[in-house]
Formats: sequence, C-alpha cells, structure tokens
Amino acid sequence: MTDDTNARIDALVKSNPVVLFMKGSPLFPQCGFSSRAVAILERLGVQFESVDVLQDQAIRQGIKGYSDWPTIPQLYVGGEFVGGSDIMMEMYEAGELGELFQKAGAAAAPQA
Ligand SMILES: N[C@@H](CCC(=O)N[C@@H](CS)C(=O)NCC(=O)O)C(=O)O
Repeated sequence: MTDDTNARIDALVKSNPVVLFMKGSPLFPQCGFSSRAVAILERLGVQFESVDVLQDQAIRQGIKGYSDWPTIPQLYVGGEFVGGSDIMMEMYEAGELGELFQKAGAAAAPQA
C-alpha cells in the first residue's frame, strides 16, 4: 500500500465517527455481505459514511492491509476497526454493536 493510500484511509476512518467500506452504495449494495452490513447499521439507526471500494482499487486493496483483514465490508467506529459482516451480525445479536455506537456517540436506536 502506498503512503498516499494509507493516508487517505486514515483520514476517512479518523474524520468520520462511523465508516463502512463496502461494495456499492447503501442504496445499491453490490455484494450480499455489504448489503447485510448496511441492513444492520440501518436497523440500529446509525448514521454512517460509506466508501465504495469498487470505485477505487487502491482503497479496495489498501483497506485490507490497513486493518490486516482480508475482506470487504469493513466497519470502523471511532477510528477503530470493528470487523466484517459476520462480526457485525454476531455483535448485533449480542447487543454489543448498539452499545459500541452509544459509547462512540453515534446515534443508535435501542435494539428490539
Ligand atoms: N465472512 C466475510 C465475508 C466477506 C467476503 O467474503 N468478502 C469478499 C467478497 S465481497 C471479499 O471482500 N473479497 C475480496 C475482494 O473482493 O477484494 C465477512 O464477514 O464480511
């Protein structure tokens, strides 16, 4: 990964409270895993910034090195890597994702 790509990713995750690196957009996800990640965030009522890695191959590859995680989607909260869609689902079901957003100051609706 170039320093430039690393700096761009660093700026994205540090300047936005909640960032989802995904394939496609929240309205038109281009992969089932990204679609699931968006659905979880929307279910929790969280506002998030999305980055479509299909629009930027440097980010698509660079984000894997940045987090040392091999796949997309990738969720970052408060500048920290949280996980992919499997981890998001596990944390959501355990009530931990909602807690994380509340601690991070991201608006989250209580889980039903
Ligand atoms: N189990 C993963 C599934 C994600 C996954 O397998 N993503 C693939 C297909 S979208 C991927 O990122 N492949 C590498 C790439 O497309 O660059 C998760 O929890 O998110």
